[in-house]
Amino acid sequence: MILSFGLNVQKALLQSDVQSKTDKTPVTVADYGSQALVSFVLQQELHAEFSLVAEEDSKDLRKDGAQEIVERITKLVNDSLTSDGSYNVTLSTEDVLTAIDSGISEGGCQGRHWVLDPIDGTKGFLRGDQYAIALALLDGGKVVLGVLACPNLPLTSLKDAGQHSPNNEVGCLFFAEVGGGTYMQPLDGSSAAKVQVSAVENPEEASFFESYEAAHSMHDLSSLIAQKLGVKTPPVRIDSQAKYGALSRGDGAIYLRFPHKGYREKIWDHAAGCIVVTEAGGVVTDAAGQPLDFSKGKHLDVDTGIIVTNQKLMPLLLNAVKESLKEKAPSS
Ligand SMILES: Nc1ncnc2c1ncn2[C@@H]1O[C@H](COP(=O)(O)O)[C@@H](OP(=O)(O)O)[C@H]1O
Ligand SMILES: [Mg+2]
Ligand SMILES: [Mg+2]
Ligand SMILES: [Mg+2]
Repeated sequence: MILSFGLNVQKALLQSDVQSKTDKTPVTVADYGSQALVSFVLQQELHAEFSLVAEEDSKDLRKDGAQEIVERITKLVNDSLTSDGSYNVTLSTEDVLTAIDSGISEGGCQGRHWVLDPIDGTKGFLRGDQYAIALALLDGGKVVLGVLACPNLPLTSLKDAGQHSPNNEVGCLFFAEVGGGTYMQPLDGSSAAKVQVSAVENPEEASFFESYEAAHSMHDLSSLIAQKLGVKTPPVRIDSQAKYGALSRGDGAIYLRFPHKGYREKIWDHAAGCIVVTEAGGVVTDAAGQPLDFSKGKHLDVDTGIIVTNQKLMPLLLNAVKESLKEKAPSS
């Protein structure tokens, strides 16, 4: 339901459906609608109070002049509920605003918290490119469950067919539970299969992922790291946690993310992707080789950046990162 919601909205997005947040990043009716739907489904299925650390909230939607966009979100949410048919309800605008905020919390190291990025890669979504819907569950500060829906990701490897599979079949759902491995299921409902990260040991044969947006990650730094490793192929630049999904099935062997100075990573941008990759045999650390700590609230305090690869390549990658950071550091 939530996946077809995103795809339908992506195809028919209006200019008025896109807003700018206070941090100047875009948010669309799809981000709000997806959050309302996921929250609504959690509420219906869990039959209990839950804690949700999610990217969006209803603050801007409750301001004067936002009535029109709230009505549009409500219509999209109701259209999606109707076409899915699992829940026989029609939500009011107030129900939608309440759903967007339900369970809202800062997370932390105690108890269980759901973590949601309702549309990850909003800029990719707006371009018609990759995006993901990312939901994870934290228990005692650790990610124990992750689901990553990538409606525009080809079913076949990006390695084999560029960004498009021969018959253009797209739509992948990745899911992982701690200790249970990672599975990928086509969104057409056919059966799920276990996936594994690339077993490549020679960095010359590895390809790497990074953000499409140069504003989100320093492309010059990743290029230096790749050069030091001896990586031969050019970077594969795609939006969102689809990078984690693609890496978990071995489309590429490395993901490099180095935000510009001052940016603080958020847990919803990495929680689902992190377990999807680690359960597929990969390793996710910061630039100092430390695992990501999801127990500190909504922020992830990482040293310099985030790097992902398989266990064999990690020591080489960490060395290349260390050397590159030293080289790039302004001399004192
Ligand atoms: N200046 C910045 N540096 C790094 N990441 C940023 C950023 N501004 C926004 N982001 C984050 O980058 C995410 C997208 O990552 P990617 O570049 O891999 O597609 C965004 O998620 P949303 O699209 O959910 O807001 C947002 O959280
Ligand atoms: Mg955003
Ligand atoms: Mg995001
Ligand atoms: Mg988002």
